[in-house]
Amino acid sequence: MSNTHAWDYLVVTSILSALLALCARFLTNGSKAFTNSEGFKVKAFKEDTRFQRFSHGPEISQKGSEISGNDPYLVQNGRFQELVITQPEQLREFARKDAKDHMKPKNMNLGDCFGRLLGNSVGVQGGRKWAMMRAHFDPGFSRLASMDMVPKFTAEIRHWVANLPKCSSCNSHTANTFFQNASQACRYLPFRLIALTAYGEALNDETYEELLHLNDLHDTLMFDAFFGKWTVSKIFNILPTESRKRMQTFQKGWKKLNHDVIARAKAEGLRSPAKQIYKGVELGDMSETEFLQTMDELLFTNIDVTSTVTASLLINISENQPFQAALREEIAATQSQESYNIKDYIAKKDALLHYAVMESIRMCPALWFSLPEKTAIDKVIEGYYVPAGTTIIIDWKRLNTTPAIWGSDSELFRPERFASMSPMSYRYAFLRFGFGRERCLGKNIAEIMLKIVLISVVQQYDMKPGKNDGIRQDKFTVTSDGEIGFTPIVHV
Ligand code: HEM
Repeated sequence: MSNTHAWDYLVVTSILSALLALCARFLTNGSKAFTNSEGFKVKAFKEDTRFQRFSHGPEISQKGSEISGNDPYLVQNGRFQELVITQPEQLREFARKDAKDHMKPKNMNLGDCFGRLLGNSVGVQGGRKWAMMRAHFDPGFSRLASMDMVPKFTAEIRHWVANLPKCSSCNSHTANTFFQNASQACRYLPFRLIALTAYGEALNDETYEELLHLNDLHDTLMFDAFFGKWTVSKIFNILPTESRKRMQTFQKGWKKLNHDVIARAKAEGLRSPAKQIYKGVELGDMSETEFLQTMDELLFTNIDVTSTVTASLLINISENQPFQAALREEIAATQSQESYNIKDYIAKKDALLHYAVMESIRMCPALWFSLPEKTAIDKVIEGYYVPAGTTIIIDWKRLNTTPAIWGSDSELFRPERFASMSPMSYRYAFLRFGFGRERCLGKNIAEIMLKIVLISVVQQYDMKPGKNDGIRQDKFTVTSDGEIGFTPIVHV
C-alpha cells in the first residue's frame, strides 16, 4: 500500500469509528435518559402544559404530584419536553458543578412571538454574551445605585399612598374604609419606580406618558407571546396579522423613545443609567435589539412580576392582623430612635420588615413554574439519569413550601419563622430572585421598593382583607384578584 493510500485508510477508519462511538453513546445515553438504576423511567405528563403552566399552575402542580409523588416528572411544552423538579435536593443537584454554564433554551421554548419580543434580552442569554451585557446593565442597578434611589422612591411612594383613596380601582366605601383591588392599585407604582431608576433625570412627564401608552400595547403583546395559540408559529407571524402590526408599532415606538431619551440625556448632560448602558451598543458589546429588549424586559415585562409581588405582600399583611400590629409597632419604634435612617432599616436582615418581604415572596411566587433552563453536564437527579442539555423547570410554589424545610405550616404566612432559620437551611428551598447567584437584575430595587411600600402603607392605614375572587387566569404571573379594605389611622 502506498503512503497516500495508507493515510486515506487511516482517516476513513478514524472517522467511522468516531461516528460509531458517537452513535453508541447516543443510543446508550438515549435509552438511559430519565431512567433510574432499576430501569424505571420518570413519569410523563401527557397533556401539553404550554399555556396551562401560566394560567392553571396549581392544577398542573397537583397532577404532577399525583403521578410522580416527590420524584421529578416530564411535561410537554408545545413540541419541547421539559423536566419538572420540585424538591430542594433536586435543585441542589441541578445547580451542582455547572450552574454558571446553564443556558436558556431558544426563546425560552415559548415560540416565535416571545422570540420577536424578548428573544434577545439578557434574561435569555448565557455564557460570555450574558456577562458582557450584564457588565453594562449592572452598575445602574447595583446595591449602591439602588440605595441612592431611596429618597426618590420614598417621595414617589408617599405620593402613591396619599392618592390611594382616589385610585380608579377603588370599589366601595364603608364608613371611613375604602376597598381597593390590590393588583390594580399596585400596577403602575413599580413601573414608575423602575422607569425612574433606568432613565434617571432624563425621564420627564412627556416620556412617562409615552411609556404608559407603549405599555398598553405591550400588555396585548404579552398576551400574544404567552397565550396566543397561533403566534407561537414563525409562519403565522410572517402573515400581515393584527398581532404582527401591533408588534411592529410597539417596536418602532420603543426604539424612538429610547433614542430620544438618550439623545436628550447626552445633549443636556443629564444623569441617566440608560445613556450609560447604551454605550454597550456604541462599543459593539451588544446589539441595539439586545439593548431594547432588555430595557423592555426590566420595564414592561416586569410590570406584572413586581406589581403582583407588591399586591401579594399587602394582601398577606392585611390577612395577618397580629403581625400587622407588631410591624406597625416596630416601624414606630425604629423611627423614634434618634439615629433613625431609613436606609439602615431597609438593610436590616433581622427586622419584621425584612421577614415580611421574605415570607411573602416565599409563599406567593410571581410564577407557578420557573422559566426553563438547560443543564450543561450529565446529572443524576433523585436517582434518575438526566443527560446534559435537558431543559428543567422548577415548581416554584412547591419548592418554596417544602414541609421538610419550612415545617407543617409551610403554606401559612408567618414571617417570624425567618428569625429562627439560618439562610443555609433554606438555600435550595427558596427560589426568590433566581437560584445560586440570583440573576435578577432588579433584586436590589425590588427589595427596597417593597420595604418602603410596607413602611408607608402600614403607617397610614389599617388593612383588612376584602372580597377575593382568587387568581386571575389571563396573566402569565400569579395575579390575585383580591381586595383590601384600607382604614386611615388617626395619628394623635
Ligand atoms: C420582587 C420582584 C421580583 C422578583 C420575584 C424577580 C424574580 C426574578 C427571577 C426569578 C428571575 C430569573 C433569574 C434567573 O434566570 O436565574 C429574574 C430575572 C430578571 N429580573 Fe427580576 N424579579 C423581580 C423584580 C425585578 C425588577 C424590579 C426588575 C427591574 C430591573 C427585574 C429585572 C429582571 C431582569 C432584567 C432579569 C433577567 C436577568 C438575567 O437573566 O440576567 N426584576 N427576576
